[in-house]
Amino acid sequence: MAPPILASVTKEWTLVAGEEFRFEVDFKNKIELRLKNGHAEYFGAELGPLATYAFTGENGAVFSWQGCTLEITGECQAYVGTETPMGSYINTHMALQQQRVSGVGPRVMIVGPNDSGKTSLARVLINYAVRQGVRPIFVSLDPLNASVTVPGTLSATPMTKVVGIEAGFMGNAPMTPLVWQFGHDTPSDNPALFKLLVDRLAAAVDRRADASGLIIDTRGTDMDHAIQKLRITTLLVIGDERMYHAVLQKYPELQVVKLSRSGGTVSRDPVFRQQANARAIRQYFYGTTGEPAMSFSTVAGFQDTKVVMAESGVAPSSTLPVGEEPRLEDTRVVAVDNETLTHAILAITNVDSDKDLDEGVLGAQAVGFVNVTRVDTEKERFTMISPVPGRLPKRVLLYGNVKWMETL
Ligand SMILES: Nc1ncnc2c1ncn2[C@@H]1O[C@H](COP(=O)(O)OP(=O)(O)OP(=O)(O)O)[C@@H](O)[C@H]1O
Repeated sequence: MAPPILASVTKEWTLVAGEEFRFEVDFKNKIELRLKNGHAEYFGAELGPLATYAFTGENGAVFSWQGCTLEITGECQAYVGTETPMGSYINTHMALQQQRVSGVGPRVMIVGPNDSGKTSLARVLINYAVRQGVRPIFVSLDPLNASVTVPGTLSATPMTKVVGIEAGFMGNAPMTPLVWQFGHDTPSDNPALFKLLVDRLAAAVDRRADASGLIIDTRGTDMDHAIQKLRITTLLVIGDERMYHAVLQKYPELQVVKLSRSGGTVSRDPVFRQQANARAIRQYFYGTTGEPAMSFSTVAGFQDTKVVMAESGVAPSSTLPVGEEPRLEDTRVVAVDNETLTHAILAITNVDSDKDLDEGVLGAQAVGFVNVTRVDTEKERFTMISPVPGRLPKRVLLYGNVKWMETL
């Protein structure tokens, strides 16, 4: 049953120690939240005593270790959760912190079913770490959901400050994420390419990781290759006992921890996810309310740019013989028809010549993204927006299946 709807009024909520205020506000509404007294946190980030936080299109929870009073204005579904897994989450953080102090950078991967709270747990663990002066690298192996940048990507971000309460991971400038364009929703859409990108990401992370370690958010469960390449030390299995036992058996050498799913987690439908991704893309090009940014329109001729994509040359993995996996050798780089580019989000790569195409472009890091706003086939040119002014720095652009229109 859905939680009760609050009318658009100002209302106070009092939490005793260990409780959390849970809300669901859709994309049509907005709530404003203020801490009136006591202490409280939003997925591990402390609420300031004088600040007002605005949320729209968000399911969230304000948790208090000591008790507090909140003031909420606006329409949302809301209730107070009296049972939360925050005790086990902070114990997990403390165990990781001990490893950091002893010089072992814990490499933590979070797995579990859809909507089980993986990203939220990553956020809590990162925020507790940052608040203790630690700088873990946040790795997102979840291309379906935009976190630090546009959707359809894998990324690694050294976290030098807490995840923003209102803007989430997107509001973390000037932290610069390392990003790779995958161009699909789930690893199984192109397993060979996913593996290649994980290899590249793992190599890049190895050059930067220290005793702060890694916190890795994933899409689902099939992460065997990533577990090996990212040299995972700890697997957190959230909200699925069966998966926990399977993982325990499969990886006896790893520390495997079972965590409960919060009763507050919300199953998001595809429309909600789409709206959240559209907002993240908008934030990529125009910044957040707190940190607005500018984008610039630029025109490029068809002959000055080369837009390519990875095409898996073999049948989908579901039709391959049992035990056989698609191979990277069967993945080809193909040019994308200019007509299909309208509204596409394209990754700018650091590959700038044709001869690099086959070897280099598939695993190339994205140095930024552009959005194609218009394709003029008569004049043979594209119009695009880019957060960086001037001509495109490189000429090979990588296509993904993500599209965005500014008016959406
Ligand atoms: N304690 C909570 N109270 C209210 N909402 C919550 C709570 N924890 C998480 N949520 C919300 O529940 C939804 C699912 O959580 P989250 O995104 O962390 O899950 P996930 O496992 O990473 O999802 P997926 O991998 O399927 O994208 C999100 O909208 C999140 O903001």
